[in-house]
Formats: sequence, C-alpha cells, structure tokens
Amino acid sequence: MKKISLDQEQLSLAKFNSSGPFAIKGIAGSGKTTVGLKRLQYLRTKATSEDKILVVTYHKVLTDYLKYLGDEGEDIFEEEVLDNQELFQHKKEEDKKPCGVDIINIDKLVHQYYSKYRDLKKNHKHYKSLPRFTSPYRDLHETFMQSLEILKDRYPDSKVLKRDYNFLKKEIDFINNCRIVSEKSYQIFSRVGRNRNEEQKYTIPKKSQARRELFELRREYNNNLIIQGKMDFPVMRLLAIRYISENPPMCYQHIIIDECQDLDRSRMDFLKFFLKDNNTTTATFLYDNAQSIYEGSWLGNGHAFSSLGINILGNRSRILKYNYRTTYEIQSAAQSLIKHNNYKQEIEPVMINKGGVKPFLAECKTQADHDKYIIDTIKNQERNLDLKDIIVACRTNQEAERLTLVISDSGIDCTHFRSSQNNFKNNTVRVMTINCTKGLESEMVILANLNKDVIPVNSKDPIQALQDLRILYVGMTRASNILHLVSYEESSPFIQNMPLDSFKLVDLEQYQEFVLLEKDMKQEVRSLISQLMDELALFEQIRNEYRPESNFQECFENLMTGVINIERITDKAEEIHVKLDQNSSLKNLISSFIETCLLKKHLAREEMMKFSRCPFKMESRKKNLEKRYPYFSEESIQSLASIGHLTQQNQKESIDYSSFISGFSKILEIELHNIFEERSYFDNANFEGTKQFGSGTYKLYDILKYIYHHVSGTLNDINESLEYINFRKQRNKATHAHCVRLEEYEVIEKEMLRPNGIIDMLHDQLEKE
Ligand SMILES: Nc1ncnc2c1ncn2[C@@H]1O[C@H](COP(=O)(O)OP(=O)(O)OP(=O)(O)O)[C@@H](O)[C@H]1O
Repeated sequence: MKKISLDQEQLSLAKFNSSGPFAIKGIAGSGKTTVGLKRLQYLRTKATSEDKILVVTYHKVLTDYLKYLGDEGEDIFEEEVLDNQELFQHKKEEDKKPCGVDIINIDKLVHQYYSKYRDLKKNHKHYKSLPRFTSPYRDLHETFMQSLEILKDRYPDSKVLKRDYNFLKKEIDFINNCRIVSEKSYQIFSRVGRNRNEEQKYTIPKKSQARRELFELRREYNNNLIIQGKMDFPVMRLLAIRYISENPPMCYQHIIIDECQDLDRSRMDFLKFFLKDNNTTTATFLYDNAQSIYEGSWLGNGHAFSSLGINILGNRSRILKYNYRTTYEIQSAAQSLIKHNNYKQEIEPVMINKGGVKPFLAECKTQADHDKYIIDTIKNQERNLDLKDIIVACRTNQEAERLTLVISDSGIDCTHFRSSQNNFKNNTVRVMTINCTKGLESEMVILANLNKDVIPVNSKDPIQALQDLRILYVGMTRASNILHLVSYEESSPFIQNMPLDSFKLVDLEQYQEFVLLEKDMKQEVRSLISQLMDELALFEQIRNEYRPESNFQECFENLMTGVINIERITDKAEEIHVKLDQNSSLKNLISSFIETCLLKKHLAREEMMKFSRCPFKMESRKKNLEKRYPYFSEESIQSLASIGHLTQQNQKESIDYSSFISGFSKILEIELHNIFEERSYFDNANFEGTKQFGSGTYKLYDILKYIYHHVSGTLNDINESLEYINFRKQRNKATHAHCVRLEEYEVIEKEMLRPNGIIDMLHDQLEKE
C-alpha cells in the first residue's frame, strides 16, 4: 500500500485538538476518509484504554473498506503524530494501552438497538410480533396499499392520495426519516433543495389539506406495520431511537462519521446519543454535499448542523479542495457532467498534479456488445493491473448480479460486493452498484449500463434526476486513473448533454483490433511508449535540476541542438558524460539517458512503425496540425506532418527509422528551445512568467501527446503507460491553472525530485546494474 504524506491542512485537521463537534467538508478525492483514518490513529494513541472510539459509515461496503485500510494501513502515513495536545492531558502516563475502536455502518448499529427494543417489547400486546429484520418489499407494499385505502375512504375527494405508490411512499419515508412527529411541524416543514419553479407538481404546499392527509397516511401505515408484524428501515430507526432515548447506550469518547452527507435526520439524531457527555469528547463529521445521493439526506439537502442542535462555528468547519485521487481528465469530465446538467457545485475543485487520459466512452449497439466491451477491457488490463484494482459499477443490484455472472462466465474472477461480508484482500474484479462505490476508489472504474431510462430512472422526476446525477458523479470520481463509461442502445441523457470532447470516444472496431493483438506485442508497444516518455521526462528533469547553472544551459543546448538522429544524440551524450566529474549526478542522468536511447533504438525500430497510422495526406495533414496547434512554429508543423506521412508510407515495410527520429528530434529541438527562451520569464518569478512557462510546457506536452497518439495510432486504450502519467503528473497545474504562483510551481518541481521520484528510480536502476 502506498505511503501517504498528508498536506499541512490535512494534518492539522487530523490533529485538531479541541473537544466538541468538528466538520470537514471536501470535494471527492480530497482526502476526507484519509484524514478520518489519520485522526482515528491520532485519537487512538492519545485516548485511555477505557475510552472507545466509534467510526460510522453509511454503507456496509465502505465499512469493510475502512476495516481493510485500517488493517493494511497501520503505517500508511509518512508522518508521526505529534504529542502534547491539551485534549489529552487527562491521559495518565501508565495508561498506554490503545483504546478500542468500533467501525460499523449506521444501519447495523440501528439494528442492534432495534433488536433490544424488540426484546423489551416481546410481551407487549401491540409490539409482540415485531420481526427481526425488515420485511420484503411485497409485504410493505401490501400494508401501504391497505393504509392508503383507509385514507381514501376517509378523504374521498383527495387529490394527493391519487398519486402513485412511489411518490406517496417516498413522502411517508421522508416524514419518518426527518423524525417529523406532529402534523403541525409537517405543515410548516421546508423541503430544502427543491427548485419550486420546475418542480411545482412535485412539491406539496405548506399548511395544506394535502399535508394533513399525508401525515395521517404516515400514522396509519406506521401503526399497521407494527400491528401486522412487519418492519421497514425508517420505522426501525424510530423504534431504535425510542429505545436509546429511554435506555442510554454505551457511549464513546470520540466519534468519526464518514460520508455523513448521506445520513438523514433520524440517523443523525440516533448517533447523537452515543457521544459521552464530558468536555473531552469529539465528534468529527466528514462530508461532501455534491455526493449526497439520497432524498432524505439531511446535510446533503442543505440543512445546517445547527438544525440538529450541533454548533459548528469558526475554525471548526474546514474545507478540503485539492483532489488527490483522480486525473485532470477524469475530474474535468465529472465537472462537465455537473455543469452541463445544470447543477452547481459548492466547492470548486483544485487539481493536485495528476494527468492521464480522458474517460473512454463506449456506446455499444447491443447488450451483448456492451458485455463484450467490458470483458475485453478487463482482459486487456490484466498485465498492468490486479483484478482488485478494477471496479465495475452500475445503477441497480439486479444489473450488478447479471454482470457478475457474465464476467465470471468469461473466466475472469469477479465478486458482487454488497451488504454481506466483503473481502477487499481477494484479487477479484469488484462488481457493485454505484451507490456502493461511495467512499471507495480504484485504479480503473467501468461504469456499465449507462443507458437512457436507467440513469436517471425517471428523467421526468427532477428530484430523482438530481439524485441520479450525483450518483453518476460519485461513480466517475471513484477512478484514480482510468474510467470507462459504457452504454448500449441509447446513452443516458446525462452523457448526451455533455460535450463530446469530455471523452475519448471508443471506435469499437479499432478496439477489437487492439484486443486481438498478442499480449506480448501489446506489452512491447507499451514499453516502447514508456521509454519515449522516459526520455523526454529526462530532458525536462535535467533542465530543471540544473537550472541555476549557466554552463548547464550550454551543455543542455548542445545536447539538444546537436540532435540529428539517435546515434548523434547518444554520441553527444557520451562525449559530455566522459567530461563530467565522477560524482556529478548529471553523469548518472546522462548514463541512463544513453541507456534509454539505445534501448529505445533497439526496440522502437520495428514496432513503432507497425502501430503508426495517420489518416491524412501531407497537405491536409499540415492544415489539420495547424488548426490543432496554432502556436507551433512552421518548422514544427512541417516536421510533424512529415513524420505522419513518412510513417504512413512505411507502415507495412521496414522503415528508415533515423528519418523518423530526425523529424521528431527537430520538433523537440525547436520547442524545447522555445521553452528555454522563456526561462527569463520564469526567473522573474512573476505571475506572467508562470503563465508563459505554462504555455511552454503545454507545447511540449502537445508534442508528446501527438507522438504518443501517433505511435499508438490504433490503440484506443492509451491508458497503459504509467510513465506517461508520471511524466504528465506535474504539468497540469502550470498548464491549466493559469494563475499558479511561482512558489507553487516550485513545490511541484520539488515533488518531481522527491525520494522515489524519477531521479531516484534511475539511480537505483544504475546501481543494480
Ligand atoms: N496528502 C495526500 N497525498 C497523497 N495522496 C493523498 C493525500 N490525501 C489523500 N490522498 C489520496 O487520495 C485518494 C482520495 O482520498 P480519500 O478517499 O480520503 O478522499 P475522500 O475525500 O474521502 O474521497 P471521496 O469523498 O470521493 O470518497 C486516496 O487514494 C488517498 O490515499
């Protein structure tokens, strides 16, 4: 498991040391759960052995995931937790044993107390037949319809009671979930988050006869359930609360609640009973309203903590806005989903440093094509990813069940993750509903069955549509590197509303072509691409490392301008290498550069050309390139165009590799030189300079992208090169956020040179040799 070094803000939140409630709001991937885990570690080392800590999540799957992270990740953090916090001054020296921790999902906890209530009432004339668990849908539906009939007899002219089952049941659940216990409160209750204009017909006016009838329906239904020995979740929670309000439960010194935007009022109220009543207890709330996916969500629908009697003031409410998880491209697509479907996000995310490939959109014709695409995609990744790094998620459990069978039948190990025990250690593909992916993450996520009328289930119901939009947003933001969106017949309107450039559209025929290639061949192509990337990263690296020394500039420029073909590059490099002092780290860099060049030459010659394709003729190719790269010099355009031309002509024959490389090198030479020129801006350390530098790297990046695309012409899944991702890692911030300050850029640079960075890897490699 990777080591994490928390940023300053995260660390200060993990070690926030005053008692009382404390809220951390943050965008998807900003490290809320990570901070929660660190905070748990911190509180644990500080609390006494009599204390207990409760960690609560909404979903069982997330609970299992946290337990897994807790087990695996005893030392996932780089930093030591500091001592001396006032909060723990009461801790005695001799009491060093760690306190106990309960990690549980909220509904399991509710069920425990409901069971106690059931035991207590086993001889009560009305409550004696309470069931152990919730009843099947069929039974609940039956009781509901009976209760509705009673109400219809009572109010024969009622309009609201003529609404369909889903509408009415949702409203009754809403009343129960919000713990609205009198008709008077219901009459004046505002349903935050509903847009009145568009959803007039879905809102029920305040102080109306309709609300009276609905409230009576709720009473009738709740009573009938209990009398008939049936149970649903909202009523179960009310009974559990009734129990703990009369029989105080075992209390906790600290409570951490992850994803608490999903909790409705009854769950939040329930949890409040578990906090010890003393002046050293803490409650940490971790949440993100953009990921609120349930209608009854309390915070998620805009209610304030104060409405729960919880006061979170001043620096007790903090925001995390740096996205550490996803790539720039995935985050942009998720933002575009939100923007183009008219939803406004509370916190504007800031990308930290990751670049990758756009999400793949595969719009298949039939369900069979859809399933095949998913299977091929998984098989295709087998060499690069473990199966457990892949999540396949869809809207419903029924579809998840079906996909699990289909994927298993193709010989891939795969498990349906849901409410039963979920083992995160097993190396199998994880199939689940998108709701269950909440709080999880994975290298690769395949969102399946994104069809019209599946998501949103009912686009005419704006509340449902908003929930489903957030569900899709949650699903998309689970992917750390690769995201596939797959549909068949007709895609979800959410996707149709997004601009096409948010995705990389999959040409299904070409995809098949790649899938059919031999595994070894694929691997070679990947390795070739990554070597090219390495080499370019190295140029950059050398330049960055020796920026302050003027003689380096000369040396570097010699290296660059002397480039005509690969032999010349290596010769020049060797020349410099000989001249350098034995201890110079530049010497090592150049050694590895030479190694890379030679290796590249060896591997690239044959394979590179096999996979190059370019569909244009020379002149149209040039025009196209000019349009695409308006800031490129004429010479660069000419060279790029001839590379394409050359490679196309030589596609099937043995090729003149050195001409290819000379074109390629020419571009590098020109564009890197341009960047060099911009160094004066960079040295001025002002805003403009950074911007200019940003555009400089952008040029280089675009060349890379072009070459990458070119080399991997037929490969639609251009996601396999880790090096590619690494190389781009530090670029996005300067490229896309035009207002990055120089200091920030320097932080990024340091990050590039951090331990285990590219330089270290090269040194290690050399040492091994
Ligand atoms: N300071 C950091 N440095 C590097 N990686 C980090 C840092 N903070 C968090 N991460 C990583 O970012 C990813 C997302 O973190 P985490 O799951 O805690 O975010 P989250 O805010 O809970 O996300 P979500 O709300 O989407 O579930 C994890 O892989 C985590 O290891």
